[in-house]
Amino acid sequence: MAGGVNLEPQIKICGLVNDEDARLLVKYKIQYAGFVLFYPKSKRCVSIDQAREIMKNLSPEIKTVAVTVSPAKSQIEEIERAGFDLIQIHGTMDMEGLEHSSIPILRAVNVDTQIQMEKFTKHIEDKISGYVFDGKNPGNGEKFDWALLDTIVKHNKKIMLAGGLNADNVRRAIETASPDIVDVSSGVEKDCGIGKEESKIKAFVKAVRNQ
Ligand SMILES: O=C(O)c1ccccc1N[C@@H]1O[C@H](COP(=O)(O)O)[C@@H](O)[C@H]1O
Repeated sequence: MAGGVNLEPQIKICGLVNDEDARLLVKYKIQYAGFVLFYPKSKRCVSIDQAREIMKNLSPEIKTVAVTVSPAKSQIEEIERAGFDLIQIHGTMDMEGLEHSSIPILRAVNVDTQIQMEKFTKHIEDKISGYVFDGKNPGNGEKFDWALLDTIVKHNKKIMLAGGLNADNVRRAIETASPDIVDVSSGVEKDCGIGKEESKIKAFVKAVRNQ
């Protein structure tokens, strides 16, 4: 959290693949919806057109996040044109593409044993609305040592905690790292691995909101 303890963070559910997933986000008043784009290695990858169709089921107050890995300039432009609220960038940042874009960035930091924060020009830094701290391999449900977040300077940016969160560990994660937003994908997925499971979302929300 930007300067303080946040015991009831907002929630992002990532990797939506169908209309039913989106309707569950509305039902449980989730604040952020993530769509994995341009990354065919992921089982959650959808096309921009599919994402736009799924988004029709969301309510307007839910922020949409285009989740990408090393997106090219043309992909950043496509994401902006499609009207996503934020772009989450894992891997490398195409500075030229980002220089010319106005979409706020969530910079993903895939954490192994330590957190090394990058330095950006002021122009890019100003576009970064937050950092997503995730396990080493994105979308693999891998945790990292949440206490490492104590080692970084937070500079008024949103702190999003991701990587292997689920209903059983999210409260401990919140108490350890005090994020502004908790981000989950695998931990609320159906056992078959495709689409989100209502009972897991319900339990996750209950744990986050301490209900
Ligand atoms: O979900 C994916 O397949 C994915 C692919 C490429 C980049 C990011 C991806 N997911 C992100 O991973 C974290 C947490 O996921 P999990 O809960 O550990 O499964 C989240 O930020 C997703 O946006």
